[in-house]
Amino acid sequence: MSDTERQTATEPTVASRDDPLLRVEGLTKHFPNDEGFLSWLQLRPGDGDGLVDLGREWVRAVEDVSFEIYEGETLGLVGESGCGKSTLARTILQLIEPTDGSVYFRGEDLAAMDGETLRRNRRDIQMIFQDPQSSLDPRMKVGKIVEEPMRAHGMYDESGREARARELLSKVGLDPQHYNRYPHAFSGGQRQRINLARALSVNPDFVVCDEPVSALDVSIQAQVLNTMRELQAEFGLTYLFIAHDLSVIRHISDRVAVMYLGQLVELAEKEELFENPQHPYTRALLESIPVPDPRVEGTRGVLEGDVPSPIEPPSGCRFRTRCPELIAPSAFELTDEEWAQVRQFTRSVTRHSFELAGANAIRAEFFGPRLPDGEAGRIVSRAIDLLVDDRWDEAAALLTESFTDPSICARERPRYEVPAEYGSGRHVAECHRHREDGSGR
Ligand SMILES: Nc1ncnc2c1ncn2[C@@H]1O[C@H](COP(=O)(O)OP(=O)(O)OP(=O)(O)O)[C@@H](O)[C@H]1O
Repeated sequence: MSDTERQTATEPTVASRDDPLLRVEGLTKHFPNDEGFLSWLQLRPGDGDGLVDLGREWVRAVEDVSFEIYEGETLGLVGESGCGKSTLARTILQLIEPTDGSVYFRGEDLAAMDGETLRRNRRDIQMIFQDPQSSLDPRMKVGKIVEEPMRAHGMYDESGREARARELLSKVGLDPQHYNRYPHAFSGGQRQRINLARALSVNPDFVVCDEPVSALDVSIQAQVLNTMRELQAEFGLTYLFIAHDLSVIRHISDRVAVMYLGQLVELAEKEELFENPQHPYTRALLESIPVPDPRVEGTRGVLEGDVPSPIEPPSGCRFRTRCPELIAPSAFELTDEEWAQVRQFTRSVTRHSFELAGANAIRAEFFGPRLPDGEAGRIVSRAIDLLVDDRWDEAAALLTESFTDPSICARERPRYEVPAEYGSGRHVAECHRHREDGSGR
């Protein structure tokens, strides 16, 4: 990449040279894993007032996440269930205390604010949740629900609040005459509109939307998303928009961040991310979008294996245990085909995913007519001997130690910025495949 290209690639996307509205730096959240007898045993009363941590287990829900959001944009955050999206959102909002890292809102560290300053800033930062049903008090009339945050922040007098609530109901596409109705009289989509009106009542600058349309019928989703877009333009809002559904993310976002097992693996402008994805996980996610053609059934490209536990995430790149593009250790000189065979064999042995047969049959099934040359072939041969003796775990350990652990993917966390093909924004792809064409971050 030339200097000019690199310079362009590091510039922000929207509101280009302005300072970000929100800057998240190295944000980390670990929860104690207190489920079960073992973790109870691992805690003992200490000398002081607390408990001594004797090897307590931690759920590493969010790990060293950094990104920026610029005024007026929507950053979409996408990832599978359990990857840490909600925890990230709640930690940003200081609803839960970060284990490490900082969140700067308009350049000020939210964690360092005293109670009153944080309270004032909270007015500027609102959140809407997935379930519009449970977040609305069924005993309160809709008008009062919308007025509640204004009352909490001492905004307007009674009649001023009512006038604003009615105006907001109309802005979000509801009938202001319904001010005196109760939430149960509204459909799911309408209830989410009530939530929107409530969030906007205190005139925030930044709204964190945690799966706001996931509980709605697909036909309603687009309408609510369009309203959110219109409100964004009218009120100058900035959104962090969380969803597990890529088509929703595509509809609403300007830039997209992809999360996997507590970390961001890719971040780019929307078009760049969808047209030129550079992380194998993003590519797998994109390939698993249901194809909108009734003649094509089901989904494609579903990933192999399960997401590892966030209690013991893989070293290096967290996606490497499922990655179809794991990089071969430099000690071996393998062709691409041989490395693909070794990887497939290692995965299958680790997962016990085939029936045991004789050595020749195993060899033929995974390697065809001949094993790789040299040391790699000798290791594979030893592993096959162990399998023939039904020593699966030893074979798996040998293959993992020889082929997986020495891979750069297992040793270092990847941090690369790659040249963007679409638009002029930064494109971050945390994959070691880019160690030559990308610039380190
Ligand atoms: N209070 C908690 N204590 C322990 N573990 C937690 C806690 N909250 C979340 N986790 C764990 O942290 C990980 C991330 O959870 P989180 O809810 O943030 O993911 P998510 O991507 O928002 O998923 P979903 O879309 O299903 O809500 C999960 O493994 C979850 O079990």
